[in-house]
Amino acid sequence: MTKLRIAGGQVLRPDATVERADVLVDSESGDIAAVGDPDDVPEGDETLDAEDGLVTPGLVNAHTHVAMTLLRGHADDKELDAWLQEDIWPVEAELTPEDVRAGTELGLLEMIRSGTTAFADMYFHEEEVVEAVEDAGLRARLGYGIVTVGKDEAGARDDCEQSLEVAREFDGAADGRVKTAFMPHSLTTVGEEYLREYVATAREEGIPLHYHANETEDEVDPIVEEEGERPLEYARDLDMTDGSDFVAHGVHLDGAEIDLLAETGTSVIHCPASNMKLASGMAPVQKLLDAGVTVGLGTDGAASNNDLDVFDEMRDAAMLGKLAADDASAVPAESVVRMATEGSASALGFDSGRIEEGANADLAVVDLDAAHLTPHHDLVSHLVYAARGSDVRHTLCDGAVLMRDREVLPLDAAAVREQAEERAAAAVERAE
Ligand SMILES: N[C@@H](CCSC[C@H]1O[C@@H](n2cnc3c(=O)[nH]cnc32)[C@H](O)[C@@H]1O)C(=O)O
Ligand SMILES: [Zn+2]
Repeated sequence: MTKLRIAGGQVLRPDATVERADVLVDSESGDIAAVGDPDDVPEGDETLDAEDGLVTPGLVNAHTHVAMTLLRGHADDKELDAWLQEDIWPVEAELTPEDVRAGTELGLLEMIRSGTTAFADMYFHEEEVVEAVEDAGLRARLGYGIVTVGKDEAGARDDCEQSLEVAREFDGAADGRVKTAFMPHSLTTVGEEYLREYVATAREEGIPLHYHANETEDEVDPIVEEEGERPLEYARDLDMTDGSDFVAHGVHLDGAEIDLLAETGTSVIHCPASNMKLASGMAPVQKLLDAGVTVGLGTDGAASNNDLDVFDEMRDAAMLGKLAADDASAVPAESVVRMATEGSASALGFDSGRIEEGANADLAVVDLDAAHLTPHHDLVSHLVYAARGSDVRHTLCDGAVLMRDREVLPLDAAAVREQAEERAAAAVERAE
């Protein structure tokens, strides 16, 4: 049995305290074997240096479209509907499985280099995402995104069937690091008749759901007009608010919808950067937390962010949370760290996001030896307000080292970037 000792650093514990401790990782089971005072932690077979560092749970990006890295900077400064229809969807229509593979690998490289160890992906050609995740060593809950608007009956059914197939086929792949979900794109881009029929099937088979909800006002109003109820009430009527389900955005929510999320245990993935960039609005994050809703954090796709750095996202979540609540004490650093770790992990159904014996050994070591992280009054504050993804020294997932001293081990960074660069340029050219 190989045991890896992460030695010499400070460790962020689940109660948000920081203590001088070593962490022993069981590389075979992929779990944390011990954590505590260096004198009490058993010797390891190997050591990973965490001196001048803070060991944190690996960050969890709970809503993204990974291969959209190919569209980073392709179209900016537009609101959601026009941006999707005029700029994004035409290029996505050109993406081949090989393109999605290249964009996914680029995204995984970026995630490993910024301390992210798990994510949720909604996209297409998901078999490529599964293989990329298997090779790169990360953890993911992924699914095929369904859009039925603008499609005929056969096309719409085909999309729904594909999403079910992907969820069935890949659940448990990559030694259990891959889990799946049924993923209707949103409550307005998938027709009610399809939601009714296929959600019931997903429910029977115990498959969780992930979808965009209440992202913009333009998405809320038509549902209120047609259904006479709020989007999440409509979702509940369609059996889409189970405790295993997680929705992205939740920007425009009323009090009854917040209560509904809390009662049903449906998680919300907050995507502050995307919500600001597309001017979608400010999510009522402090209200969600106060109501007891599980809130996770996501970057959304790289084209509306424009990176996959969850450190940036934490800072944005804290800042925007205060503006939204008109209260500087709202969404404090500790809440934000919880969102990016335990909150996101719990939304995705992974036993990650906390440094404790028995939990998944999904970890990051943040280098504190930097001008912008000096002095060390409060390291939780630093994680949210001052640190960046490039401060991460080592990244581990499932007990395996994915980045050591900033060198990514499972991927050839130069080759990945070159492939992505070429394929992105060619796809945009084909679309034009
Ligand atoms: N099967 C569908 C693809 C759906 S994947 C999920 C989709 O979400 C889109 N997307 C990315 N960011 C956002 C967002 O912020 N809101 C809504 N959709 C988004 C993304 O471009 C992608 O097309 C099809 O063939 O069109
Ligand atoms: Zn999205």
